[in-house]
Amino acid sequence: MTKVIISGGGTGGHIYPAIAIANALKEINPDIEVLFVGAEGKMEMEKVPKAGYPIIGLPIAGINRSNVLANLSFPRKLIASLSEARAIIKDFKPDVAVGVGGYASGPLLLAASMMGIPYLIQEQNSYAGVTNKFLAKKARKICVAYPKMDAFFAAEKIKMTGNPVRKDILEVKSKRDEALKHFGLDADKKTVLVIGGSQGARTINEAIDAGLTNLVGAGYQVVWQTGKLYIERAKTTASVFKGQVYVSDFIYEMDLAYAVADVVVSRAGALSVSELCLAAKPAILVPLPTAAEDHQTMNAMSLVNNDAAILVKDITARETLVKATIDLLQDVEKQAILSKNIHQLAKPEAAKEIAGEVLKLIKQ
Ligand SMILES: CC(=O)N[C@H]1[C@@H](OP(=O)(O)OP(=O)(O)OC[C@H]2O[C@@H](n3ccc(=O)[nH]c3=O)[C@H](O)[C@@H]2O)O[C@H](CO)[C@@H](O)[C@@H]1O
Repeated sequence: MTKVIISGGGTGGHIYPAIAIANALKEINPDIEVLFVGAEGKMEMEKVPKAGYPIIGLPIAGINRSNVLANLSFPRKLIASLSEARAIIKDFKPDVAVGVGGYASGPLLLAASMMGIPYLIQEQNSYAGVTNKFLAKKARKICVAYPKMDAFFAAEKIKMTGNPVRKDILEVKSKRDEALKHFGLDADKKTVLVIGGSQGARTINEAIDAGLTNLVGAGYQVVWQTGKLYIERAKTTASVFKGQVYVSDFIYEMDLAYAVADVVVSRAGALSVSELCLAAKPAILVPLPTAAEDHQTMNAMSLVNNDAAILVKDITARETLVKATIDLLQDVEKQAILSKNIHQLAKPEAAKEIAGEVLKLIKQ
């Protein structure tokens, strides 16, 4: 029986591509056994079991760049994680491993390499972080979603697949009625979906909070995902708009959220961008300015340069975001252009292609 370990996580942008790869593997062969390895206390420990897969957590943490003292325990955690990763591999006996980025992929893939297990890396962004650059040296294959990744990785290992996206997001057109019912919304009104990435986005939350009366007053309804930190405030603001604003810290049914949306306001995390392409949604992107090497702006610009999305900078979002949203909601022609152009950038076969590459490594 074929056995695959998938490692990594930290945020939704790493976890959901990992789940999409696992699902694609299972679709090729339901007998393939998949084990996830994540980091203790991180988001994957909750989200992966919800998607139906077993996960083991390593005691690993990241390097804290703002507080040097917080890193004193890092070497101990790394050594403990490495030894645990070796034990997991010895016990599970995978034929191949996959790394999707995030803390756990470091020790797991390092152990895999020491134990002669071939591995593949999936890089979601247009910029490669330190860990993936290091792990790339021993990787057999690196699946990417952006051009010019040979700036970080050996060209002969790179395969351009796009980011793997959960299958239920591939088919959102037919789900509008189900989605309206799910979110308790009105079929006769246009809807804006506000998503701040897997953790929520402070600037977007503050802009929506201040402009909610204008949005609802203009006749629109809102699905607003806030992240954990803003949920209580958002609930208070939304409480006067019963039946017109749906608020949640995290949305599990993202397919329904995209299905109900006429316009989307979002951060520009790599997976959000890939999903918007597949769902063909007119979008206003507000890149997180502190993302490494400003990669969310690069992600967003890859769409904006193709007239496939609108960019609102984080620094001006509090003043301009709600107005830009209402303008787009009113401009049906612009919505159609954005929707057509963003859909052309979609890569619906990514998960399947990556799963194929994973299985090829076993045969080699
Ligand atoms: C702060 C941070 O580190 N951000 C990074 C993180 O973003 P982040 O984790 O926010 O990732 P993305 O925008 O790439 O993806 C978010 C994922 O979570 C899902 N989702 C989100 C909200 C929700 O309520 N429900 C839900 O299921 C989305 O559908 C998507 O699959 O990983 C991305 C991919 O490596 C990077 O580009 C981002 O810069």
